Amino acid sequence: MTRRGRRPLWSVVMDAVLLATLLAVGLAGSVTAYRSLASRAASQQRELLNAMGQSVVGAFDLQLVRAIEALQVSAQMLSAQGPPSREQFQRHGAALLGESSTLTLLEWQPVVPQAQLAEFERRAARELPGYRVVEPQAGPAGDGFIPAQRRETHVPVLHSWPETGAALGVDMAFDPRRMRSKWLARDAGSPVASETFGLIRRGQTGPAASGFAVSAPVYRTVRPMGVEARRAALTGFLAGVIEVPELMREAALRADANELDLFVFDQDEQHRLIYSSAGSEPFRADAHDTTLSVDVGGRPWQLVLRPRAGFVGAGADELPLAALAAGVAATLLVALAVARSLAIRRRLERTEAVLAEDRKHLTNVLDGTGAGTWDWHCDSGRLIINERWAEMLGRSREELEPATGATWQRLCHAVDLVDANAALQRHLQGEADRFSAEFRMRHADGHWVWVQSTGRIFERDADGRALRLAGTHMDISRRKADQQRLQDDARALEAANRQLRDLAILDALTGAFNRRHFSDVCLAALAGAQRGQSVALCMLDIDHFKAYNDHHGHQAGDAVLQAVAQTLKGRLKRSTDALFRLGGEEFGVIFSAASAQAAQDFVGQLRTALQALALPHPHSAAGIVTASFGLAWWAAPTPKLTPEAMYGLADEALYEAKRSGRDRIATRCFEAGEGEVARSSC
Ligand SMILES: Nc1nc2c(ncn2[C@@H]2O[C@H](COP(=O)(O)OP(=O)(O)OP(=O)(O)O)[C@@H](O)[C@H]2O)c(=O)[nH]1
Repeated sequence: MTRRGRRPLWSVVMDAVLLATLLAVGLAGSVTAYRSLASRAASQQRELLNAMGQSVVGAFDLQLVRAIEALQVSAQMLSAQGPPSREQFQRHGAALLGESSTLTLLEWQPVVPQAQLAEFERRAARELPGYRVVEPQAGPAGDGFIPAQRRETHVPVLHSWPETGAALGVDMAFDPRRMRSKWLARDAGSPVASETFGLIRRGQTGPAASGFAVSAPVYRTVRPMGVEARRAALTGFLAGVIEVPELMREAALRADANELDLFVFDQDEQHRLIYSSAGSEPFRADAHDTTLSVDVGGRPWQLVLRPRAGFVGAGADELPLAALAAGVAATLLVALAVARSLAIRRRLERTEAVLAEDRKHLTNVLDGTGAGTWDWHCDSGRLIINERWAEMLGRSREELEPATGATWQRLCHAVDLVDANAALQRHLQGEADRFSAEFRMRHADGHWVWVQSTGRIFERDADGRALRLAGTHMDISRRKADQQRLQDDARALEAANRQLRDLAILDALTGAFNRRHFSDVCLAALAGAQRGQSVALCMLDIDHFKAYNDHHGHQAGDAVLQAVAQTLKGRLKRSTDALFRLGGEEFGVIFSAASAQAAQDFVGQLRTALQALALPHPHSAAGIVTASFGLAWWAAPTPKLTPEAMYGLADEALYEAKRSGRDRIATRCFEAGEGEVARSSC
């Protein structure tokens, strides 16, 4: 058995391909959108960070440039005026630091050859008692100062503003790293920043502040040209100290306001971290970092800005993710909807296939049964019929279109239409489960076709009223003909049986009951007598009938017998009265009579009727056919009476009538006696 409504393999594969394509396109689109948005968001974030970076750089760059310019101008001024006195320097320093918030300390660091060191110290001590050129003590102690070691050139701090905490006397030459920027400045003729280092404060406690110095060269002449000339003319350095935290204060505030952490690196010092707004946390590179390069007094610094969680653009990468999630969700939803619609389509296809198979099966069944179909729309009266419906009547469907209920009524036999309509009404009114009727319909040839129509309501309106009925027509003409034939045969059989029965109990010549049936009727009469009905038996025999036969012939004798029987039968009154031909020319009449007199009167009437026939009989005393009558009458009840006794007693009375001269009535009347039939004459 094949599975009904099974889908072909190619259809299943096509559906799977469609779903897979949909998913692939949807997911690829979502990923592309995500990438595009993510790239845009990243670029926007970068741009934003760059703009903020510029703002952060701007916060210190301008101050730095101004401070350096101020140093340059001051250095040129000193170059023109010669080395400053302590008082001059302090005045100048106070003015310069008053204008610049960036510079925290200003120092005059003259260049002192070894040979002039002692003289230099002596002169300096005049202004600042106890002044000595020193250098920080190396080693674990690290916080003490010792006299400067012998070196070719010393660069001690002679003046400082402010003096508090200044490294007065400290020979900067002790540290070649510090000197590198100074020698560069000397050769360049312009200020150069040093690398950062712990600021030296004499007498200070606690960790040294991180800072750097911008050293501006001071010459004996203003603007010596060329490196050699500058080296020869160098008298010292005007060094402005800048504390990194102080320099970065405004920048850090701006970064913080924008939820950014700021890290500053000196790139010349193996990328050393010189400032961090994030405290003492060690720096680790992050994908979101934005880096800016800044020139700080000739030194390349690198500023790294790192967005914190609250950064204005921090949520930028959430949008692409949300778009990706929405795209994937939308793709899955669409795929789900498509899968669902494909499943519904598959179910529909299966149902249609099953319906088509059922329809085919139904058509085969209808073809096999030869049934016509009809579908009646009650409101419009429209009747939809199939080809077979029309074909049954020797017509085509086109010929009958448009068919209506009236088409059916017109073709239906007027007599059968009444019953058919009644059956239809019974079904419409709910008295019958279905409509079923048999009726004749007019064939195109003119003859009638017997049709059996069955159907039922299959569509109703909201009130339960029938809207459509449908059913079938079957040609039952052959069955009807067979039924008719059977009915005819049954009737013929019944007639034959009746004839046979008549033959069995009737006398063929006269039509009276025969002798065989006499006993049965006697028994019935006796049963009636036992219920209280008195019974009488009259036997009669035609007088001198032999002579009649002899004279008129046997055939004429038969005619007399028939005439006598006819006359006697005509006189019988009740259905229980019966005439018998008991033999030859002898007849018997069983009848009921309430009294002996009534019985005698009745028999007298029979005799009179025979005489009235006046059949000529030349050998009869009366000249006409006569008969002798023997009547026996029994008063009810008659418990002991038998058919034989009845016959014997009537026969006895007949014998008496013959013997006493014929053409007369002899009677025996019996009243019921104790235990036996009493005999009497009347
Ligand atoms: N035509 C005709 N004659 C019959 C039939 N049956 C009996 N008979 C005749 O009836 C006659 C009876 O004669 P009988 O018995 O001698 O009596 P009867 O001549 O009538 O004389 P009674 O009875 O003494 O008056 C016979 O001749 C029979 O042949 C019959 O069916 N048809």
